[in-house]
Amino acid sequence: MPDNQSAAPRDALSGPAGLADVPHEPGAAKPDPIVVADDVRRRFGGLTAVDVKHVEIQRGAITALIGPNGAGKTTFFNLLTGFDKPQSGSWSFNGRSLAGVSAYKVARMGMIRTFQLTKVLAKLTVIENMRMGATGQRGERFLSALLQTWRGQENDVTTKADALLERFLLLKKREDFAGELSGGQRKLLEMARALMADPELVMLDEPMAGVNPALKQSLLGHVKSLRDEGRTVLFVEHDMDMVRDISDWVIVMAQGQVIAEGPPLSVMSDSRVIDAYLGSHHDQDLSDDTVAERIEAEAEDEIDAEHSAATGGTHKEVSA
Ligand SMILES: Nc1ncnc2c1ncn2[C@@H]1O[C@H](COP(=O)(O)OP(=O)(O)OP(=O)(O)O)[C@@H](O)[C@H]1O
Repeated sequence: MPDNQSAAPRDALSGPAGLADVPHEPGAAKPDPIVVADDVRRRFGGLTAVDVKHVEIQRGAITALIGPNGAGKTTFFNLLTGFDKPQSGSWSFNGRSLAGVSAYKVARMGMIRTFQLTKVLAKLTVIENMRMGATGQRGERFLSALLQTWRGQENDVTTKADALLERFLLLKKREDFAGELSGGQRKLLEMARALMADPELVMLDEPMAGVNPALKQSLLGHVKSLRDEGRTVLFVEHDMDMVRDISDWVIVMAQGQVIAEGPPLSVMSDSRVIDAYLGSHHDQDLSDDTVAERIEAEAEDEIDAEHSAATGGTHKEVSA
């Protein structure tokens, strides 16, 4: 059972990240935002997947983006990083507008993302995947062509890749094909590869999905170390333990909109957030105690009310 006592200091940590005085409300202004988005709207046919009025991501902090299935989190990630285009809106990174900027250029500017389903190239070795990371996020065909010129070369890129593989405990797997790695090791490889381009902002889409418990702690440590070395982290996650353990700030989306913001503990007990999760037919982890207890209490109330209605307001023993 998660220890709420040990979780409590997380909110205190919002101080060092510069978030202590930020109001707990959607669209709250941050003291030093690295990303700012305004009126970003993405529709798929009749469905509005993203409709974000205003959001700011604090530099140097770990921000979690949570919300029920279909809330628009991945679509918003895709829009911010140039992997998709909104119908309208503006967004910037370090004060520079990113509207119309390709994913490759966004990556070169210092904003690198990973994917829900890892995009390590299965038929390349671990070290080859790492070398690819140095080029930013480009198409597979381009990367394969580039690789031909690199095979067998020892250079600065390889030295940097080896150092990262050591840090992420993957050096022993250096010559293995990425396709032979476990799900968790692939997540580690993707994170390590993202660091090859030395990004200022690392965006992780569901880093814990498909990761076994033994590797989870190691992954958590790696995410914290990104912040500790001065990077900004924005991650999408359904694992509420992870969200509570490492986030300085949490942004909640539902039906394409930002519906709540704040430190993890205050967001997880926010009635708007609980309602959003209850209102969706989710299949996600609701292991957080606060959320789980509220849901249980509401379910019990509902059962009591139904029972009361069925028995005319009194509880009766039914005899055979
Ligand atoms: N390419 C697409 N074409 C049509 N609809 C899409 C497309 N991409 C996303 N959607 C829809 O947009 C909505 C938001 O999806 P999105 O994947 O961004 O949500 P999410 O919050 O990341 O969900 P999850 O937590 O399940 O990954 C969903 O209703 C989804 O079905």
